[in-house]
Amino acid sequence: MNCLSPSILSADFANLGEQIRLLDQAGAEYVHIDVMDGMFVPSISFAFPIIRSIRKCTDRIFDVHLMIEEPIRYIDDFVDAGADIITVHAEACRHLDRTVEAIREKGVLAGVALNPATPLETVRYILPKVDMLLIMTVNPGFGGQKLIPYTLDKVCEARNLVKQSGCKTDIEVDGGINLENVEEAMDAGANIIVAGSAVFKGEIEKNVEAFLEKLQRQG
Ligand SMILES: O=C(CO)[C@H](O)[C@H](O)COP(=O)(O)O
Repeated sequence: MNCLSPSILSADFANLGEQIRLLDQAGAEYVHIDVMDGMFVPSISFAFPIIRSIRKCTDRIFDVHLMIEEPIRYIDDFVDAGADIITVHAEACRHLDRTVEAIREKGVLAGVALNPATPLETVRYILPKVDMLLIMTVNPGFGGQKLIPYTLDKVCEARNLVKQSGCKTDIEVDGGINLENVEEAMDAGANIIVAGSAVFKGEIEKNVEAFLEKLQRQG
């Protein structure tokens, strides 16, 4: 199934609760929560208090993307704060298998993210344990960047790998996705679509509806 996961990195934090409610009312299935530590990526975003407070605004799936070094240290805290899916970067984990197991043991879904230049081969053996593979379509760290075209080739290869392996892993794309290129990303094989600026710039409800129309048409 195709789903939209709006990234709150581009939200207006003065009105965050209200904006989450608008996403919810417009039918966005997920809320994408970008956590950045200033080490794995240059930016620092937010963490537990924000997640805990927006958890009260919606029952939608909290898709928590950890752009932090050694995320295994904080899995329990993110689950307690309200995460439903926790995605860690393969590049940020010394022991990726142990980290994925730690997420699964907490009873939430496990995702693994790959930066644009990281080979898909990195996840070949762990794929059966992974609920969602996040192919970064920009270098992580900032919203509002342009999609790097070669990353869509990786999405295509990822879709083939998932098919060959017989796994049911979702494929998520994140970075520079907008209403003009979302169909190309889905054609390549993505089924969970992260969009930040393309959702939060302008009228949130209208933008979500326009994305959902495209997602459903291709679903
Ligand atoms: O996590 C990210 C960068 O680290 C994402 O790329 C970002 O949240 C999505 O924003 P946009 O749709 O504006 O590219």
